[in-house]
Formats: sequence, structure tokens, C-alpha cells
Amino acid sequence: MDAQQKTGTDVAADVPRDTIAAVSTASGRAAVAVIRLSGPAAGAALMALAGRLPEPRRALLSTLRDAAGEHLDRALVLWFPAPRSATGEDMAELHVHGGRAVIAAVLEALWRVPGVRPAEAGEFTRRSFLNGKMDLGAVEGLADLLAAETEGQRRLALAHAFGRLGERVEAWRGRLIRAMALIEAGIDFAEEEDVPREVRAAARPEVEALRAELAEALADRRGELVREGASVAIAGLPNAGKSSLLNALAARDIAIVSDEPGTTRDIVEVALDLGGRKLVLIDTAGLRDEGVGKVEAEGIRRARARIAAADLVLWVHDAGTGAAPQALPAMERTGAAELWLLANKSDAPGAVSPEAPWAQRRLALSARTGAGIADLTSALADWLARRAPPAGEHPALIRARHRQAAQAVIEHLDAALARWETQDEAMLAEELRLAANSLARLAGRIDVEDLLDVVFREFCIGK
Ligand SMILES: Nc1nc2c(ncn2[C@@H]2O[C@H](COP(=O)(O)OP(=O)(O)OP(=O)(O)O)[C@@H](O)[C@H]2O)c(=O)[nH]1
Ligand SMILES: [K+]
Ligand SMILES: [Mg+2]
Repeated sequence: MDAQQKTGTDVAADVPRDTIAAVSTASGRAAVAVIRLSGPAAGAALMALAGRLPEPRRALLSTLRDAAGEHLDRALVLWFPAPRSATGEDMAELHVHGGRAVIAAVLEALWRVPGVRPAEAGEFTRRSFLNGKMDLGAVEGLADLLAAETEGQRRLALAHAFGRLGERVEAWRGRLIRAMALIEAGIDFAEEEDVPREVRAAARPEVEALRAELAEALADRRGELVREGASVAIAGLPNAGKSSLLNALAARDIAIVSDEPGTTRDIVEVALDLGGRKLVLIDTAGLRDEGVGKVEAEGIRRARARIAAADLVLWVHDAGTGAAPQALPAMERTGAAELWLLANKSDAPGAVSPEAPWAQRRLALSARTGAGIADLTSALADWLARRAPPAGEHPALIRARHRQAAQAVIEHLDAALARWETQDEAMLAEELRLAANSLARLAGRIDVEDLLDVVFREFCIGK
């Protein structure tokens, strides 16, 4: 096998042979704490503390003792002999009482077992990956699953933890391999007049279909919207009531509100869970050009940047002034961002709900009395729901890493397609091979060493 095409299983030789142990449950006082061990000494460690090995994958209530025979705890212990374990190595679990001193005493006894040492952050998952139990997409999915805060994030992360990316890449790879096989066959028949041209014609639709599928997957940003949350920027002139609105939507006193224009300078962010979907509300400095000091000017610069990058901009207008709302200056609008007009201060005497043909939606509300806030919340929830993938549909490309690799595949496919009608079969085949390499990189099959540190940085100890 090509040395570059290392798979998880092939790099098993690199797995360190020592045995790792860590508390896998969250720290702090709890009823139960789970201590996990992985490696060749896991069985010996279990024997040393519990006195015997339970049947594989069956819980056994045991008295744990240290080397001096001192009673440490009464615990449920489990034994997972290799290779049928999460890491693919011998593994053991001790479900001990969650008190700090209990955990410390049991760990102390474990460190005395030869070959056992504390696990580093993400080390269990890393071993599982190196032993071919998980592919890189699944590892990323697991990291997301552990971090998931909303129902939508949990569902997407679970699909990825169970191999969503790998399964999609496998299908893409199938197409590419069919095309490559045809091209290679054409090169073998180069002597005969028509064969190369015919097989090339047969291979082209595969490459074009693959290119189209990748482009479609890249255009689908819904996965990232679920994973990172939709960004909703609150923008407007000074004193329009933006910070008051942030506080009203979050139902918490987060941002400073005052009658002084230019109160908000730094970006203030708060994450909301609307119907199981994550939304990040961003309060920004009021936009104005005159009478602005250095600090406020920097605040306005930051505000403009966040407004430009937002998925939705809520333009807050002080309806109490009676003035027509200015359209958000063109420079603030980019891409597919949607723009809503919120006519705030509906409670003020003489408040008018103005026309705003440039806004996709218009709502009147009062951040002070709370009138219209429930309507806005449900409008936001609907907007999020429209942008979410339908139930059971899980986008494959959900990280910057995925996008970069997919983009590289497309570039090589384009280069191959550009050579299709030339006689340069060798170059064409080479571009297809490079495309295959980029697909392998997307699946985490090559250049794995570079990726691992980045991915495992997201994990903490015991995972
Ligand atoms: N009557 C009324 N006053 C409001 C309402 N919302 C905000 N205000 C008042 O408007 C003033 C400005 O409110 P802020 O929330 O600080 O406005 P802002 O847009 O964040 O202001 P900057 O951060 O300075 O740009 C404060 O005195 C608020 O109490 C409202 O719905 N009705
Ligand atoms: K203010
Ligand atoms: Mg403010």
C-alpha cells in the first residue's frame, strides 16, 4: 500500500503501548464518577483493584482495594477486552462514588499499577481513531456532540459521529475511481485508434456528476448554520434601543442601556436556543459619522464588520422620532444577509410604523414594555426553521476544513475536465489522482498527523 494512504488501521503500530486512565465524567461533586482505562495493563489494573475480572461487557459490583488491602470504594466495574472496545485496546471502567477524595484514592491506586499513567486530553479518542474504530469525520462529530447545546446541534453532531462525512466521501470516491479506471484503461489501449476516445467519453459524465455533487454540497451552508448558530446582528443609529432589544430578547440584563448616544462600543454577543436551534444575537455600536471619539470609532468599525458578516440584520429604528428610517447603507449589506426593520419604541407618544421597502420584514415593538417581542421571537424561530435542514437530512460539509478539501477536489476535477479533449491522457489521469488525494484528505485518510493535533485540541481529558 502507498505509504501516503495510511488509514486508521495502518497507523495502529504508532499507538503507544502504555495504559492510560482518567476520570471521564465532569469534575465537581456528583453521585457517580466513571474512571476509564485503555491499554495492555487495563486488565491487570482491574485485577489489582477489584480482585477479579468481570465477564466481558457485564457490570460487576466490586469492592475496590489498594495494594495494602485498604478498602477504597464499592464500585461497578466493567471489562472490555480488545478489540471489541471503544479504543480497540483492552479497556476497563470503574463506576465509583463521585466524591473528590474517592476519585483521588482510586486514581492513586491506579498509578501504582505498572504501565498505567494519566491520559492526556483527547487521548482515548485518538487511540480509537488510530485503531481504526472511528474516522476523522466521526472524531469531529464526537467533539461537536460533546459541545452540543441545542437539539439541532446534537442531531447533526450525532450523524457525523456515526460517519456522515465518511459515507458521503465514500460515494464520491466511488465515482472518481470509476472514472479513473476508465481513463487508465484508455491509456493501456493507446495503440488502438478508437478505444481511448470512447472510454474517455464514458468517464466524463462521472467526473461531471461528481463535480456537480461537490459544488452542491459546498453551496449548502445549512450545516454550519446549525453547528455554529445563525448570526443575527442588531444594528441602527445611536440610541435606537439596540441594547434594550438584546436584553429583551435574551430576557436578561446583558448589555448596558442608557439615554447617552454611543453607549455600546464593544460587540456584545448572546446565544439563544429558539426551538432547538442556535442563534447568536450580536449587539453593535450605533452607526454615526460625526462627533465620534477614538473608542467609539473603533466600536463602529467592529459593528460594520459584524453586520456585513451576519446572516440576518435587525435594523432598529426609533419610531418615536417620527423620522423615516434610513436604509442601512449599502456598504453594510453583503451576500445573502437578510434585513428586517424593527420600529422600536412603539410605546412612545406619536410613534409611527414607517414604510421601508428595502426591508424583507417589518415589525413594530417596544423593547421597554415588551410589546411585540414575542412576535419577533417567533418570527426569528420561523426564519431559523426555514434555514435548517429538514429532519433526518444532515449536511456533510460543516467545517472550514471540509470546505477547503472539497474545494481542492473541485479544482483538480476542473483541471482534469479542461484537459479532456486534449491528447494529454497522463496529465488528465494525474489531475484525477490529485482529486482523489484531496478526497482522501477530506475523509482524514492522508496527512492525518497534521490534522490530529488540530482536531484533538477540542477534546478534554477523559475523552
Ligand atoms: N420609550 C422607549 N424607550 C426606549 C425603548 N427602547 C429603548 N429605549 C430607551 O432608549 C435609550 C437608548 O437605549 P439603548 O438600548 O441604550 O440604545 P442603543 O441603540 O443600544 O444605543 P447605543 O448603544 O448608544 O447606540 C434608553 O434611554 C432606553 O431606555 C422603548 O421601546 N421605548
Ligand atoms: K444608548
Ligand atoms: Mg447600545
